[in-house]
Amino acid sequence: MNTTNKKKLVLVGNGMAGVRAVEHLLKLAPQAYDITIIGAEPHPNYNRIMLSSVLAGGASLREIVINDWDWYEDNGIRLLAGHRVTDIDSQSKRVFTDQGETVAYDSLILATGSDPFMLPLPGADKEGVIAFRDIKDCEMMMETSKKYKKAIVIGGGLLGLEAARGLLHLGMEVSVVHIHHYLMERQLDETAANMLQSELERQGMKFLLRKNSGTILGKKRVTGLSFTDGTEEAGDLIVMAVGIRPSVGLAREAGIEVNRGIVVNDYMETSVKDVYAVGECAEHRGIAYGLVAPLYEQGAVLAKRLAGVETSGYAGSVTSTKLKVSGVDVFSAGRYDEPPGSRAMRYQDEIDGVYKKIVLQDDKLIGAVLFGDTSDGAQLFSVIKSGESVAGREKELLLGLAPGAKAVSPTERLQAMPDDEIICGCNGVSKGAIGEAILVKGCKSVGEIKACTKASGSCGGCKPLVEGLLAIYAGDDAVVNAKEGICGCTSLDRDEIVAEIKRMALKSIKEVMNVLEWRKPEGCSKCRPSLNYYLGMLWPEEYIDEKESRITNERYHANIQKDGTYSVVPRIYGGVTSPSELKKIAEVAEKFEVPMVKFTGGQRLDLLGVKKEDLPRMWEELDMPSGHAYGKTLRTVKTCVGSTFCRFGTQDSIGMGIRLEREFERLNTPSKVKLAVSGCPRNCAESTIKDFGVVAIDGGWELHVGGNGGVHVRATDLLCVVKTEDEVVEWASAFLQYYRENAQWNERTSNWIERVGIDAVKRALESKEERKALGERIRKTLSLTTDPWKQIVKDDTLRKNFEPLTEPQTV
Ligand SMILES: Cc1cc2nc3c(=O)[nH]c(=O)nc-3n(C[C@H](O)[C@H](O)[C@H](O)COP(=O)(O)OP(=O)(O)OC[C@H]3O[C@@H](n4cnc5c(N)ncnc54)[C@H](O)[C@@H]3O)c2cc1C
Ligand SMILES: NC(=O)c1ccc[n+]([C@@H]2O[C@H](COP(=O)([O-])OP(=O)(O)OC[C@H]3O[C@@H](n4cnc5c(N)ncnc54)[C@H](O)[C@@H]3O)[C@@H](O)[C@H]2O)c1
Ligand code: SF4
Ligand code: FES
Repeated sequence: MNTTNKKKLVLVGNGMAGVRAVEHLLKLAPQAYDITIIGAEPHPNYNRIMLSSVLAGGASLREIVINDWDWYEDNGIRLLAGHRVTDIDSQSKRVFTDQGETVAYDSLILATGSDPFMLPLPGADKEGVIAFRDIKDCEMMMETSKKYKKAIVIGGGLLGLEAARGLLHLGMEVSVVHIHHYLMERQLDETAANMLQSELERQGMKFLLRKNSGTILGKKRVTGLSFTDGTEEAGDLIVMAVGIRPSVGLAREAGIEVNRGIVVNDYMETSVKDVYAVGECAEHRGIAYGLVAPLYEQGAVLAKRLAGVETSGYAGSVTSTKLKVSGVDVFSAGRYDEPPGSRAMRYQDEIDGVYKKIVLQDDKLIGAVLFGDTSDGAQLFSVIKSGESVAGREKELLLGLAPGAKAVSPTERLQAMPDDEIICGCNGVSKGAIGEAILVKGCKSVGEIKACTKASGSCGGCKPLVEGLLAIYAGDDAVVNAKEGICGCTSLDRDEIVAEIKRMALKSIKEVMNVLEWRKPEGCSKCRPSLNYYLGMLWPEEYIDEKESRITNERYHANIQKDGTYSVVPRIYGGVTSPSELKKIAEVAEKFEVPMVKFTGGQRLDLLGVKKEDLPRMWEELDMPSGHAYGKTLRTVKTCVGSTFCRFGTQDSIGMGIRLEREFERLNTPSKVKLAVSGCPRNCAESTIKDFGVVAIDGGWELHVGGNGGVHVRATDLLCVVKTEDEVVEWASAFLQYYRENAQWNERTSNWIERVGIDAVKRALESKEERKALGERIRKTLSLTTDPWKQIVKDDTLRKNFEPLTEPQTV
């Protein structure tokens, strides 16, 4: 039973369209619903569009998250990530997931997106045959490129070409197999497609046109592809990008009317009461869209409907596309294909590689294709959407020139645009809204405009226009000098903020935001934890840590897992335990029916799958220090057996490791910190991929810093060589405190050292005096730390945080 009187809203599909509708709803009626989002992918909501950029090296997976885990928590949304809804019972109004959850709803939104179409070729189940739809596919391509050389992409549409560009970037040879006689026939005419093909060939892509795929070759893993004309192409990876199908199985099984997509009316209502559909899975007036701009329009209408706000409904969209391949400018909008009764006008400059075509019908512009120079795209698209008469203006539209007029610069064109013209198609942001963000809300950079309006936050195609508007409204200098603040709430960077906090002795997050004129008085999930860290680092004795400003894992002192459970990792110093300690851990694991006990990469025991409400009792019974496996703090000190048992060992690596772990446990750091100690240069504890790595040598220790074994592997830089264990501690103290005082919040030592350079760090630590001062400061901070779980188990108020807030919405 639901303890509040709010209606229960369940969203199936944690993707772009559904979550955008929820974002709108939270703005219109924040208190109207208890919201549960169920998503099959084990990730928070991310920008699928940007997967192409991730593959092409333009963004990291972390950067494409739209709403992080904290967003759900901050908005009181229950998220079931990694749950696939398998059934809907629209009579009893419940949905069921493959993880055994049953969730009741009053209103249900289906936003299940699409499934990539996989050609049913013989051998399509072989290893190395994938689609390109989600993070998993993207990671698979990145992994494959490390081991294999040759990729085949089937499908020369938008997705196939973006995948092929990414694979080229990853160092693979790429052949694109296309069924049609020219590329992107769903967006381009033959002339533009041929120009595109030449450019992509120049970049290294190979094309096999008019090819019908036959059989996927290979034993367990793919080795190539044969075609129906008897030819073959070798390949170690096959990416199928031959279109998508709306994901409608769930709706069909539930008796909801389904055609190609889930059939909806102008209010996104399906044939079943209180069930809505939005996004690629929905079919509106016979069309299932496959681009975000129309899906976001649908989301805005649905949110109004759910909030009880009047809306004239969704009337369908004209779409435009832009290929996201660097070095190639291609734009297509509306009826590029010259339907009967239309006429086309073309301009081609073969020297500069520019091609433009506009399609007209009854004096109206109905379509456009641009290659080589797409700067007129936004304007043409807006004329298409307006449906206005363009009689007499055709040449101007094609060439950007009024008859007899001088050439119009992009700035002049932007200036002349009406305020209601859409600049960012992906997010539906008009010129007027961007102007307001700059002039009224004081945005000073593209990043701030993005934070304020979302413009440029998806495909990024509109970024030049946003920059152009910034220059017009705030002056050219604004673009040149525009520096990005730590987030969209401020234009100040980390160093400026820390300097101001020191100079004005600011002592709370609220005070910092007030005095430094934060744009959003409550801040955001990026600046609040940063300020909390900087204040704690600067004023260890006075500043009271603001728990609400910590990221979710640090608030609960446990790692949240993809199914919403938590993990318990007790501290085991240096990775050395005892039979009695192991027995105790085993007993607690058994008593609380912990589904999995696992050794971590840092030599600790991880009890996984723990319910939030069991955490305090488990820690009470364990009676061990927290392993801090969840925080931006010292995680583990990994050790090898060293001279205690190993015949190669020159020093006591276990003793050194335990000493370091006891010295620095509980330390707050800008990002997580991992240490390791190896007993000889064979380096069995992998010290040279740790933040601070110690390697024993004859008569001393090498100290290495800035290593990382994660996504971007980085080997350490040698900081210095010392003789004694005390010196190891002295240098570790100085290094860690210097990192605490100088790095940005959330910056690993590897990124920080890459940014500032190892020489700068060496110089800063070379004076004994300075090391001493840094050591004193770190010891002061360490003396004030306490074990979070020891506190929680003793304090009833703190324990209450772990009780379920409302009764679960399961029945
Ligand atoms: C690589 C790539 C690049 C793209 N580039 C562009 C671009 O530049 N411009 C553009 O406009 N569009 C682009 N698109 C298309 C755009 O990403 C989609 O149109 C958009 O993501 C669709 O949003 P959606 O919410 O309908 O579906 P999705 O974002 O696919 O979300 C649906 C979610 O529902 C989940 N789901 C499905 N069934 C269930 C179930 N039964 N239970 C629980 N969860 C379920 C899925 O796992 C998925 O996470 C691109 C797509 C890809 C793959
Ligand atoms: N920049 C962007 O806007 C962008 C980028 C990527 C994806 N997307 C969207 O994602 C969705 C999927 O993209 P897509 O490119 O897969 O779909 P698509 O339908 O646009 O293109 C598929 C292409 O595959 C070709 N094809 C079909 N069967 C084939 C076969 N047997 N052999 C070889 N080629 C074959 C088709 O001729 C077509 O050109 C679309 O909705 C697209 O709009 C958009
Ligand atoms: S690093 Fe050297 S001392 Fe340590 S286990 Fe390996 S070989 Fe033995
Ligand atoms: S047009 Fe895609 S982000 Fe603006």
